[in-house]
Amino acid sequence: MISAWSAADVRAAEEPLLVAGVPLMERASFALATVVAGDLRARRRSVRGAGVALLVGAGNNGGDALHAGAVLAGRGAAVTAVLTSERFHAGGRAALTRAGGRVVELFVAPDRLGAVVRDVAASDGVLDGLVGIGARGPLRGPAADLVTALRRAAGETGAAPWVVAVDVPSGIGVDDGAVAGPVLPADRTVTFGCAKPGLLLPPAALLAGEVSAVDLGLGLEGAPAVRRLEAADVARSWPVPGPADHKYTRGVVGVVAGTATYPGAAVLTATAAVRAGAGMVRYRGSGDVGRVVVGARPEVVAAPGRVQSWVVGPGVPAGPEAADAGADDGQHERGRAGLAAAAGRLAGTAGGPVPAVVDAGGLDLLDDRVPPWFVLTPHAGELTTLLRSRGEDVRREDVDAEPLRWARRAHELTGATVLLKGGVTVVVGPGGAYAQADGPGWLATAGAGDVLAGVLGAMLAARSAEVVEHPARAAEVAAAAALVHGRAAHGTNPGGPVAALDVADAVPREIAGLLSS
Ligand SMILES: NC(=O)C1=CN([C@@H]2O[C@H](COP(=O)(O)OP(=O)(O)OC[C@H]3O[C@@H](n4cnc5c(N)ncnc54)[C@H](OP(=O)(O)O)[C@@H]3O)[C@@H](O)[C@H]2O)[C@H](O)CC1
Ligand SMILES: [K+]
Repeated sequence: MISAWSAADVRAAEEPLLVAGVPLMERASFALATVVAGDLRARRRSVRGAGVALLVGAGNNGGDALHAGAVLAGRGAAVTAVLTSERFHAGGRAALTRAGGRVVELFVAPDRLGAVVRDVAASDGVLDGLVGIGARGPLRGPAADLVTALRRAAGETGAAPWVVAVDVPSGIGVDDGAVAGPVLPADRTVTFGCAKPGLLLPPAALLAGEVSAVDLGLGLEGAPAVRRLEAADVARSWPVPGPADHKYTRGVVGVVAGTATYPGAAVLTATAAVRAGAGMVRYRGSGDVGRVVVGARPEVVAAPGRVQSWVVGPGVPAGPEAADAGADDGQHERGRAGLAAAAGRLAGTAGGPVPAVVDAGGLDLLDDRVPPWFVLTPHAGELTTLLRSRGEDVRREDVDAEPLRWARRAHELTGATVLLKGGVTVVVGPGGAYAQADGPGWLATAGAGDVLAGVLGAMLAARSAEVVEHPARAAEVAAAAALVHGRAAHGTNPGGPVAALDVADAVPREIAGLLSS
């Protein structure tokens, strides 16, 4: 698991070590230099003779870059530091010049910007040390001008130098992943002490490249701001059945999905639930659709009975007008019954409340407040509609710009655990937030959300009592489902297009792979 702490938490953890005289900057910059040297050797066979450009800001982030540059200069690299502020880390500058590095004071010679950009663009490696966790707002001043010019040059030439972000790509929202101004996209980020939320959260996470953390021995306490599950975490907690298990201990999933006009979503959701290891899948939608589902998946039972999770909404049209026009095929009413059972409000429901996955048209069926073991799975457009229906003045582009903020707002407003689908899937529940980036861009295809809903329904059914008793687990299970779903998509056709049903079919192999690794 990758855990990310806020800038304030990192500073608090650094403080006692700094007071005790622990050389954090030396540790950080040496580790940074080691990573950059490895990249240079991989890309041009040696450090000696490599052209390295340091983009240096006013604070200790620039100090890290300068000290790392001094180490690289000591190994024969031709290092040039571009200072963007009259304030800079004097010790780092002195170390660099002692090691033979050059310094360009851009802040006193803005007319040299064009020449500086050409030199930086032609370098073998660029260290972005403009600003780190001390950033306030988007990049400004000469630092912003330099990044804007470098991005423009890369756009014009179609070529960009290898960029290593120091601690974070300069100018991202360190704690929320916002990108409110110019940011130099990094091929790699070397972050110090621990990951920061902005390295895991979109849109900033999409600019960080490969993230590696340098252990500085920080004593980070309290819950991380954002977590990212990795394959080993999901494998470790997978409920592998034993000889005493039966379908009800494995988890039975109740599905209300699709309509007579759009039965495909029901097939995708039911198939995914079956393939993700459900003990059984009960299709509880309309009869016509049930026949199509059972025809596609003979394991599915289209009959009432006890379930350990519900999946309501995939392929069901949203909006009251759908029900009024009869276009919902009666699914709204069936979906409400399923959600009432999941909430434990349906008299005579065997076994009490169970987790629920609420997707697409199911989002219209929610009460004002729902239990935290309800996992909503909107995409940004559906989340915007949900938030606006509850009085928030928000547009789709606001949700895209700050997914964590708006997923958290939906959690606060509804009480549900919220999984916001996207290039990076953000999950917010009572126990915190997750950001998963497991799937390829090819997963943005029709039916992928129906498959995720089925995988999640099966995983919740297998952990039903535990999730109801400890609702914070719902977010972790949802993040795990996103990991399985994304990795199954990669496994379907590495590097190429994927079809939703093929992703569902790849789930068993992906789960087996997780458990055997
Ligand atoms: N604590 C330690 O010893 C260690 C820190 N590490 C590294 O240090 C940075 C944090 O360093 P800090 O000096 O606190 O802050 P930064 O270098 O990140 O930036 C602050 C300076 O940057 C200017 N600034 C702030 N926001 C912007 C912006 N949007 N655009 C341009 N410039 C900005 C700010 O100027 P002001 O006028 O606002 O004062 C500051 O001068 C951390 O990220 C690590 O890289 C070590 O790694 C570990 C030890
Ligand atoms: K930086």
